[in-house]
This record gives sequence, C-alpha cells and structure tokens, in this order.
Amino acid sequence: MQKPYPILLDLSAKKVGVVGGGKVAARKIKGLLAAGADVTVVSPFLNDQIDADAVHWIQARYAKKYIRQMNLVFACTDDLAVNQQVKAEAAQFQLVNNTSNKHDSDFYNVAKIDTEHFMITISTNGVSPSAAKELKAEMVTWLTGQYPDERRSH
Ligand SMILES: C[C@@]1(CC(=O)O)c2cc3[nH]c(cc4nc(cc5[nH]c(cc(n2)[C@H]1CCC(=O)O)[C@@](C)(CC(=O)O)[C@@H]5CCC(=O)O)C(CC(=O)O)=C4CCC(=O)O)c(CCC(=O)O)c3CC(=O)O
Ligand SMILES: NC(=O)C1=CN([C@@H]2O[C@H](COP(=O)(O)OP(=O)(O)OC[C@H]3O[C@@H](n4cnc5c(N)ncnc54)[C@H](O)[C@@H]3O)[C@@H](O)[C@H]2O)C=CC1
Repeated sequence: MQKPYPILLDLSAKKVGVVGGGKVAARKIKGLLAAGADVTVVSPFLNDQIDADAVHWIQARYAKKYIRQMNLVFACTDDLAVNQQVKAEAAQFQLVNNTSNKHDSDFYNVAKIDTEHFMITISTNGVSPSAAKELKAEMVTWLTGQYPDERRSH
C-alpha cells in the first residue's frame, strides 16, 4: 500500500463477509466476532475453529450475490483465483482484504494490544506479519513492566 490511512472501526452489528472457512478465516472471524460484527461466511466447509452458531454460514462456493450487502469483505480461500475474483467483483463501496495477496487488498489487518488504557496496533504495511507478531510480544512484555495492571486481552 502506497499511502495507508489508519483507522479504528466500530463493527458492532455491521454485516461483514468472509469468503472461505479455513484456518486464516478462523483467525479473522475470531477478531470480527470479538468486535461484535455480524459475520456471514461463504464456504463449502467450515474449520472446526469456527463456531457455526456464531456466524451465518452459507454453505456454498463463492458467488458475488452472497456478499453484495457487505461493506467489508475478507477473501480467505486457498484458491488464489477465487480471492482475486472477490476483489475484482467488489463494488466501489466494498473494501476487500485479499488475505493471499497484499498487492490486491484495500486494507490490511493489524496486530493489536488491547489494554486498560491503550489500544496499540502494529503493522509492517504488509512486509512481515510475523515481525508484527514478534514486536507485539515484546511490547506486551514491556507494557506489563510499565503498567502492571495492563494485562487485558491481546
Ligand atoms: C498483508 C496482510 C493482509 C491481512 O491479512 O490483513 C497479511 C498477509 C499475509 N500473511 C501471511 C502469513 C502470515 N500471517 C500471520 C499472522 C498475521 N497476519 C496479520 C496481518 C497481515 N497478513 C496483513 C499485513 C500485516 C502487517 O502489515 O504487518 C496479522 C498481523 C493480523 C491478522 O491476521 O489479523 C496476524 C498476526 C497477529 C497476531 O498474532 O497478533 C502469520 C503468523 C501466524 O499465523 O502465526 C503468517 C505465517 C508466517 C509469515 O509468513 O509471516 C501471508 C503469507 C501467506 C502465504 O504465502 O502462504 C500473507 C499474504 C501476503 O503477504 O500477501
Ligand atoms: N493474511 C494472512 O494472515 C494469511 C494468509 N494466508 C493465505 O490464506 C489463504 C487460505 O489459507 P488457509 O486458511 O490456511 O487455507 P485452508 O485450506 O485452511 O482454508 C481454505 C478454505 O477456503 C474454502 N474454499 C475453497 N474454495 C472456495 C470457494 N470457491 N468459495 C468459498 N470457499 C472456498 C475451503 O472450503 C476452506 O474452508 C492462502 O491462500 C494463504 O496464502 C496464509 C496465512 C496467513
């Protein structure tokens, strides 16, 4: 991304689409449900880490019609052509995260530390997600030393 614009979103009760129901989808869905989003998953199969009762599950292969209401869409299948298709077919109002191609995404997810007083988000602007995860771990250790009360969910 050339000039990313960072924001925090209120997704409570907002419809969010997730295409694919595997390991990566499971991680994204966990974060979305924690934010109170109304998640619809389009996928023939669901990973056992995804609670089918907590989402709307459309048990089908991707088709544009399933996500036409959603502002925010996560393309998480293991078929790169399908993820690309989700991005290519999106309307102007839809923001798509193609999880298999950072060069084909409208937004990236961030590593997050959520404490009593701060929400700290970490990004490498797509360069190295594992480096973001490592820096998060170091910052949690540092923060815990500075603010002993700040141990909430990370
Ligand atoms: C561009 C971005 C788009 C997006 O997903 O939003 C993206 C893309 C890709 N990730 C890949 C791999 C991994 N991603 C993780 C983990 C996380 N990835 C996250 C974000 C992002 N990942 C966005 C940019 C973030 C930034 O700017 O720093 C985090 C921060 C947040 C989250 O996922 O919610 C979360 C850590 C949060 C936490 O732990 O706290 C791990 C580690 C693990 O799973 O343990 C691995 C395996 C190890 C590795 O390769 O690093 C691949 C290669 C796929 C392949 O080639 O097979 C791509 C595709 C590509 O690079 O194009
Ligand atoms: N952005 C990130 O954080 C990361 C992204 N990736 C990328 O994520 C992608 C998915 O990886 P995993 O979740 O590990 O794969 P996975 O194999 O666990 O899951 C793939 C899911 O896609 C579904 N699917 C396949 N074709 C579909 C279609 N036509 N329509 C709807 N659903 C369909 C399958 O049923 C399955 O649920 C890979 O392309 C990988 O490169 C991998 C690691 C991290």
